[in-house]
Amino acid sequence: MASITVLGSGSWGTALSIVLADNGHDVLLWGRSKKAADEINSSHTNEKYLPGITLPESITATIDLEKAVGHGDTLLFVVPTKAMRAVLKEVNGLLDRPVMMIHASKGIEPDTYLRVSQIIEEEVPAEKRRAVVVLSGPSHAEEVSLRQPTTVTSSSLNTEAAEEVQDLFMNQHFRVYTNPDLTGVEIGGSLKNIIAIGAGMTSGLGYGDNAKAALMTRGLAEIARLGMKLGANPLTFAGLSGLGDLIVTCTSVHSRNWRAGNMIGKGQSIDEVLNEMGMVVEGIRTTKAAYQLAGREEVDMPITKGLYDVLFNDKPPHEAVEELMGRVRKREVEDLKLGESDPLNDFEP
Ligand SMILES: NC(=O)C1=CN([C@@H]2O[C@H](COP(=O)(O)OP(=O)(O)OC[C@H]3O[C@@H](n4cnc5c(N)ncnc54)[C@H](O)[C@@H]3O)[C@@H](O)[C@H]2O)C=CC1
Ligand SMILES: O=C(CO)COP(=O)(O)O
Repeated sequence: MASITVLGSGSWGTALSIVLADNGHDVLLWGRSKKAADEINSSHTNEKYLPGITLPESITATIDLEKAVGHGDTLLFVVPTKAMRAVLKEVNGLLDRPVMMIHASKGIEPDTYLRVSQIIEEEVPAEKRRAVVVLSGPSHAEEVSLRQPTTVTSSSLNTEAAEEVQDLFMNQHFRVYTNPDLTGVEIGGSLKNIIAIGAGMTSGLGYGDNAKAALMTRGLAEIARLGMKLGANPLTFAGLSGLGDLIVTCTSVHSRNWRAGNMIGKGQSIDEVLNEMGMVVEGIRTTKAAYQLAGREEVDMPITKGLYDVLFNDKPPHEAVEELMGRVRKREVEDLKLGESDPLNDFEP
């Protein structure tokens, strides 16, 4: 059994700690809040983020980062993407040996356009990381903590490391697949949050299932278009970290991104929405990053652009929908192709 430190004691870090503890691993959960750590250690609950859930007693919590980094040979990062770089810098300062680095966060960093695995590689030198692995897929913390059936993907450029992580997490309720397409897995998991905000927004505007299906389908097309330009395997976008996560985030009552979009569609400002949610809504920052990245890569992403205008340029949501619907006519499948390349055969992990 492994000794694993989980960095980030919000809903997802806590839920993944339950999976790891159920599998017999020695889990230490690090977070910034002393109150939350005390509650986890004494009552075995994390009421703010997973109300009503009793955690396995073997999970212990700390706010001492030095102790957390010294605990095990595997570090699982689950802080919001906005906090990732700062946490990594601190961890790197305390790390004196190579460890397995896993992350389960979803987002792209604005201005640098980096995926989380790339931020890890920038902040932690190669001699201190055995491998970098991402865990991603359709998985709301609320359901994982109830041990409801869930499937996710473990992805790394290092196949053995992806399989090692698969074995760490896999159990009767939590099924893990592997996929060598790190770029595709991270792009799919991050950009679906943009589309989920859009799906929530259309519901907030009073539109029905036709609009939601349109957004999900054409949203996946533009995610795949950008992903392929960055070297991803197009088939990844039909998998758990692509279509699977898009479905769960655009249709679940648990989705923070969907709920945020719904409130914006009903006329609330972004600041009001974020105050009311009290939880991370990754899709907002990722909309900015994806909009910038699409510009750099010269990839057409009309839904992302429409949402960028709503979120950052005060465009009324109904005007963004009217603009999307009023664009010039298109062919549906051809615009997924990229010039002379053959997306189904050109992928190399
Ligand atoms: N909640 C879910 O079901 C899932 C979440 N994720 C991803 O996991 C990541 C974390 O999300 P959640 O746990 O849901 O967020 P959350 O909103 O439930 O909790 C965020 C946690 O991060 C902490 N935090 C915020 N800033 C920090 C900083 N600067 N340093 C250290 N800790 C900080 C907060 O105190 C809190 O404990 C996100 O990227 C999210 O997209 C991925 C899959 C499922
Ligand atoms: O990534 C998620 C589910 O797989 C979580 O989505 P939300 O952040 O929208 O709740």
